[in-house]
Amino acid sequence: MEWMGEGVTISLLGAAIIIWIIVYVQSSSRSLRLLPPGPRPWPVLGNLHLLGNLPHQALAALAKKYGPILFLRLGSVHTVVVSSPAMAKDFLKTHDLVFANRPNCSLGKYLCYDHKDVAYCAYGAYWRQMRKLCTMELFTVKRTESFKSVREEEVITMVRSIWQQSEEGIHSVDLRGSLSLLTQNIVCRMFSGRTFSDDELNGGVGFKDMLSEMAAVAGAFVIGDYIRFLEWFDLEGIRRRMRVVQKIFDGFAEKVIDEHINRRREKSEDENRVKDMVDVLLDRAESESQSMEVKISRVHIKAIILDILIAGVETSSTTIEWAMSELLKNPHVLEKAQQEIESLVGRDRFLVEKDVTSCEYLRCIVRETFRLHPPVPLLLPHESMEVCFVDGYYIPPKTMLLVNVWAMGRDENVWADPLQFNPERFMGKTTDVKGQDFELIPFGTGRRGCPGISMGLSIVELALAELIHCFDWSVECELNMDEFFGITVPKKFPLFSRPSWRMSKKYDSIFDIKKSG
Ligand code: HEM
Repeated sequence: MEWMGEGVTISLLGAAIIIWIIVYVQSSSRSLRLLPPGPRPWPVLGNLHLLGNLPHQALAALAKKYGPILFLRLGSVHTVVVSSPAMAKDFLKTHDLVFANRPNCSLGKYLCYDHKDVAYCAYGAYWRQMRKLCTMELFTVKRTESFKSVREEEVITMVRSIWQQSEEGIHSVDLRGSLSLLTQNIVCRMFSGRTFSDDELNGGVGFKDMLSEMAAVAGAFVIGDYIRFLEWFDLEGIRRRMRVVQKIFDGFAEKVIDEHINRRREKSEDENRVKDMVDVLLDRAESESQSMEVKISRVHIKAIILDILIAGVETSSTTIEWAMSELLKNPHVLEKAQQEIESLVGRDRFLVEKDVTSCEYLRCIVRETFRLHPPVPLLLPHESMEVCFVDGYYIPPKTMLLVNVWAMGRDENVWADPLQFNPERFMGKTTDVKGQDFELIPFGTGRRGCPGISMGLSIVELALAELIHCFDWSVECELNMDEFFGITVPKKFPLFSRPSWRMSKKYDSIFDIKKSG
């Protein structure tokens, strides 16, 4: 009897397991049937071969075929791509929390101190704390305002350098070079109070080279992030390059922190000096009442500096370069913007930031540039933390989310004449870029949206306004507007253009006025 009882138990258990397997297989195949539409994946590669060199464009073409929500397998990574404002709202507002994670990636691991930064760190208590530090202390409106004179000075330095490089209007200048230097200098002064020359780093690598290499590895496609068994082979050599540049960056960041600590120890502070971001972070690290779970240490400060450099430099310069290119292609827009500025400030003084807030047309130009040329066209990848149903579709956990803001900006269902550069479309409209209006979200939105919006916008608006206020611009040949996909999407070829001075005072005298004033 006892033996029979055991047999019954085993049979019941077996039946239960079989039923469970049937239910599981049925429900998962039902779930799979509910996945969003998308092309059939190849073995191992999945749909990777469809991305090409310009993934945002390839994904926009796929969205035309499959619709605004698209399911792909990139290697082994389940990926959902959304390409309409309504879908973006569903994912980034309604289901914001589920998609607030970032996927694990080589960049976060090898460059960003094993995901200790803000941008590439997983969602959780650590990210919340670091993010709070950014939004409540580092990138507040007050802090942004405190760096106003830094931006104004650096923009004037750029104007001067452009005029000198062109030998007073004789030659074209490499605007990309000037803009990169401008945003580098502004960002460096914001976090460390000073700029850096090329001979300051150890190991024979210049500061500019370090930044270029950081941007190059950050924007590179890493096959091992998608086909996991290839991770260890480091086929493209990217992991090795990340480690090398990480070491150089680490030495640089250590030096910045040491400089600040020494200055504090020696009490050699100028009392009127505006606090930079490293000061703020050190204050926080030293404060007895650190109520935070994670005590701020050197590694956290270094990871934040890294984020600021990666996230803050190229995004702004790329946007200004695109805006200038569109103005050169659309001279009537350039002229109208110049007239607007001139009617406000005349031609005998430089602009200050306060002036720019009254330049409505100029700000429409910036919005129109973000619409056609968002510098981060797929935002940063998000990742789902649990099963989720969006618009009736099943989205498995650990699905990567890409939001194609580039495609959204060119969607004829949303914008009239979408390929036309027409800033007038924004005149009198309240549409802004800060994440309320889902048709225009170049900074993302929601929990993972960009915390540096005010800083980014104030750099872009002031620099663009001053470039067209001080100079007329001409190009010798047809402008090429092709794109290059990296950490941002700049023009494939740098913009060269010839400036001519348009202020009423001569160049020399206007700088003399500045020096004495
Ligand atoms: C034109 C300028 C800028 C643009 C277009 C831009 C755009 C973006 C975008 C698209 C994201 C990802 C949003 C998402 O995944 O949903 C992002 C994240 C971020 N940005 Fe910006 N950004 C700009 C300037 C800046 C500046 C100046 C800073 C700092 C000084 C900054 C710091 C960050 C950080 C820390 C994150 C990560 C946020 C997180 O994951 O929690 N950005 N930015």
